[in-house]
Amino acid sequence: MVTSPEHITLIRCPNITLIPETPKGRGIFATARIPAGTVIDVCPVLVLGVEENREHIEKTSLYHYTYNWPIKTRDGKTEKLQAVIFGLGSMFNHSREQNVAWTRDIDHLIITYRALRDIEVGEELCISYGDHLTFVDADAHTQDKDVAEDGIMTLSNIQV
Ligand SMILES: C[S@@+](CC[C@H](N)C(=O)[O-])C[C@H]1O[C@@H](n2cnc3c(N)ncnc32)[C@H](O)[C@@H]1O
Repeated sequence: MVTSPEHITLIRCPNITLIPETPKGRGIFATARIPAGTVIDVCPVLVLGVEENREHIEKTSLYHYTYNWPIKTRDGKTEKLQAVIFGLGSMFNHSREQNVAWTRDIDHLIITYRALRDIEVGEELCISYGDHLTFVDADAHTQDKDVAEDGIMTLSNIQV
């Protein structure tokens, strides 16, 4: 994959499809075997300013699709911003048994998603949102004790 300030190669695995109605809403599923390590998607991101996020995004459903986006400030500290993910990045549902991993490229403002293991035809491709879900996990038999009272999910809790 070529990644330089002038050239970022965009890759999307062809062996996937979006299914509109699943217990988790829309979800991404394998239409053919996807070997471990395969790049599933390379997604550009839009990093939001603190005020922009607070004033305009946090109150909308879009917020629940945003990821934490840490940046280094001039004084060497880390500031946690939010970022909107384009491409399929916002369509991956959560599973505790995630089969997709993602890595941030802070410098190039992209996230790359890769198969963590071989994924078989018909399997859903899922990432992990971390331990503190704010929605009821469709995979869980009983309601997770970490679910927030408002039942709203947020990817903001994602830990990597
Ligand atoms: C980033 S979106 C993923 C795409 C989403 N399914 C859609 O149709 O837009 C996150 C939302 O998907 C749903 N979701 C993701 N993982 C889930 C899970 N394990 N159980 C139930 N719902 C899930 C929740 O409604 C959550 O708010």
